[in-house]
Amino acid sequence: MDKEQQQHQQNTSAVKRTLLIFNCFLLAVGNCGGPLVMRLYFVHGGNRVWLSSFLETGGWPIIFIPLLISYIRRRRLAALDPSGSADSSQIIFMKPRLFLASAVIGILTGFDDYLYAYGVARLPVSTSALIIACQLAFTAGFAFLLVKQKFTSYSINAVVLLTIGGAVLALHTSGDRPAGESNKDYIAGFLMTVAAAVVYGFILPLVELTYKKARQQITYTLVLEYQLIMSLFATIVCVIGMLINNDFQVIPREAETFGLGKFRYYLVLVLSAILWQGFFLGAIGVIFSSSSLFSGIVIAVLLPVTEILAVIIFNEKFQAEKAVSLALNLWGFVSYFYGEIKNNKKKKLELQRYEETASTQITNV
Ligand SMILES: Nc1ncnc2[nH]cnc12
Repeated sequence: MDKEQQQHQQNTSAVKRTLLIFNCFLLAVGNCGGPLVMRLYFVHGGNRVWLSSFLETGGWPIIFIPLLISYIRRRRLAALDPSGSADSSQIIFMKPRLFLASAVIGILTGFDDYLYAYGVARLPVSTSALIIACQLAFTAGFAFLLVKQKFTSYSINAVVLLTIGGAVLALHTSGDRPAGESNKDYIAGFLMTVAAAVVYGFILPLVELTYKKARQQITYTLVLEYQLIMSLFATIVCVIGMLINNDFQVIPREAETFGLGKFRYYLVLVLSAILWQGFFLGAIGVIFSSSSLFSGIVIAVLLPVTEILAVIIFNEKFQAEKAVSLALNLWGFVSYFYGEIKNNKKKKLELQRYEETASTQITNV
């Protein structure tokens, strides 16, 4: 490898690392803020589940902002270097194959949104967060089946610790049923959240698979287009649900009687839509920069943070289990990272050795 190639490779991996950090940040903000704001809506008098599902993906028009910035940047680069890549002034990169994949995944996401919102409507945030922790086990299983994810002892350790970290929280949920809620409703909420964890645990590796089978180069602009199409189709599913349930007629009435007032009702809806865009874009962005398994790990690691925020915002109790869960999650995360760093070092060493052998062979010839 010559110096120029080496420099190019270093630049590419620096960009990927920056994008990974940025998407982890988006995922963190969405994963912690999304459930809390959604619960805020239900706690203060909101009760439309399809509306809440809609808010999970309905904020897709904001994706036009980074897409526009990316387009302007490309145009500017093209103007500076007219002989550069022909792609620069292209508006849409997505080809029909990837469009179809993102549309299908979007429809699946729309139903998953409903399952998830149904759970948040009936369970305390702490309970739904702990159920979602088992999502990682499904993500790992489906990643193994769909994208042949390789596991090391460190990543297996991380999956086990993070899943147990979630399960530990289950020890304190018996007294968690909100006042006035029937046992039947509570169980329905529980089962719907488990179903959401299975479906989203399947969606993450499925996105990774579609990136791999896209037959076109995946760039971050393409990830943004993917997010836009996926959210658009999920929103269509939710709008149909809202129309069937007359949610649109109920919104103004609900706003009038909302516990925090009319202005804050609409603020909660808008904030919810923005935060959830962060969650979904962060999730598929992390898959782009790393893998669906890592995306699942970031989601699981952040669950105790959501728990702690729920303690602060909704005055839910901070039980010892939450601290234990947090410690287990951090341990799992450190284990995963340690394994990754070790693995990368090993790969670099192998590449170096390979290059040295290749160059000695050339010299000998
Ligand atoms: N629709 C959803 N939103 C957020 N987290 C989820 N986990 C599983 N489904 C989810």
